[in-house]
Amino acid sequence: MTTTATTPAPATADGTPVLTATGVTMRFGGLTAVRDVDLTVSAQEIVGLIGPNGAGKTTFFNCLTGLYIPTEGTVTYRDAVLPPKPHLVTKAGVARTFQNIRLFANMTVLENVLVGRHTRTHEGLFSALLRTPRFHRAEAASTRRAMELLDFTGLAAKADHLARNLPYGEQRKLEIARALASDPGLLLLDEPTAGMNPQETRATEALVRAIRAQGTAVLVIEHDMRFIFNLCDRVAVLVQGEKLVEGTSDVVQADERVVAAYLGTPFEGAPGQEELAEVEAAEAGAGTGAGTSTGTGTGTGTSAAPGTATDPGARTEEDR
Ligand SMILES: Nc1ncnc2c1ncn2[C@@H]1O[C@H](COP(=O)(O)OP(=O)(O)OP(=O)(O)O)[C@@H](O)[C@H]1O
Repeated sequence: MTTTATTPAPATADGTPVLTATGVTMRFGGLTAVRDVDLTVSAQEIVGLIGPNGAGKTTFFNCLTGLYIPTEGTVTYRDAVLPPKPHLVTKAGVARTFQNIRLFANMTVLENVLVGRHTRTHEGLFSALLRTPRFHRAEAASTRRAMELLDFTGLAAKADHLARNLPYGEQRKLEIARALASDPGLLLLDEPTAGMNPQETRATEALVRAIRAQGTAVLVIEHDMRFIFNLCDRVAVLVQGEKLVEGTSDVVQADERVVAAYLGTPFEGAPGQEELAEVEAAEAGAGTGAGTSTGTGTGTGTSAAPGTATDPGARTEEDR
């Protein structure tokens, strides 16, 4: 089966939370990259996480997947607190891809997926060294599952190619196949369409729907607004580390604070506004000739604003 060509009937989210992040805060020294963020993802739901460059999206992902230990807050998956170690988070059922592709470049496409399978295999070193029948059976089962996933992602014909020889868009798909190899209940995708052409982007949209149809919930960071608003059941917007808005695509697109945040124009209650006002007041009071600060601090203006730049070509290219 190649899912990139067809879109299966969508499964509907059943409302049971799989991921619950509560009050997640991440500080790096004096910088608060994520501040008191709550987010839930329900079974078979596709949730988008958007925000201007530097809003804290990847940092939040890192807090969910054990790469960072949040300064404050808790993250649970199916009611169990996630351990602060990435491989244990994967084992618990949460898999992810990275903004900067992290494949084993000199291994084959199939081998890359087999590596992703290791959290689900139980063969010990002894069994592997002696090449016992049990080991061979487990190895054959892993290879079968890996080939199924390559078929699912449209990469089966390239199973024996070296990962580094794949075109960029297919490397991104391979990252997804490898993440799926751990049989996750929740998949986190960090900019899955970065560097893709519009056709590849549409195929990725179909692939994410197919992943959901197979029972996996998805939380996705993406700068391509058309992708996000077409795909997601719910979208949360981070600005300066804080969750500004959360709702359906229609609600988020219609919210003028979101557009303002992307464009860097001031709006009432914008995260960082109070701090900025305090700094400006202090500078004015000190007679330093304040007035040099003209921005809102709410965005860099380099990301596509929702509703204004839906062309996938308008996304940032930093990840290429
Ligand atoms: N390890 C770190 N140490 C210090 N500061 C960090 C670290 N990681 C991220 N930051 C800072 O935290 C803020 C949020 O960064 P983050 O990469 O999470 O944003 P983002 O929303 O994912 O941005 P982009 O869309 O550009 O990928 C930025 O100011 C960044 O410089």
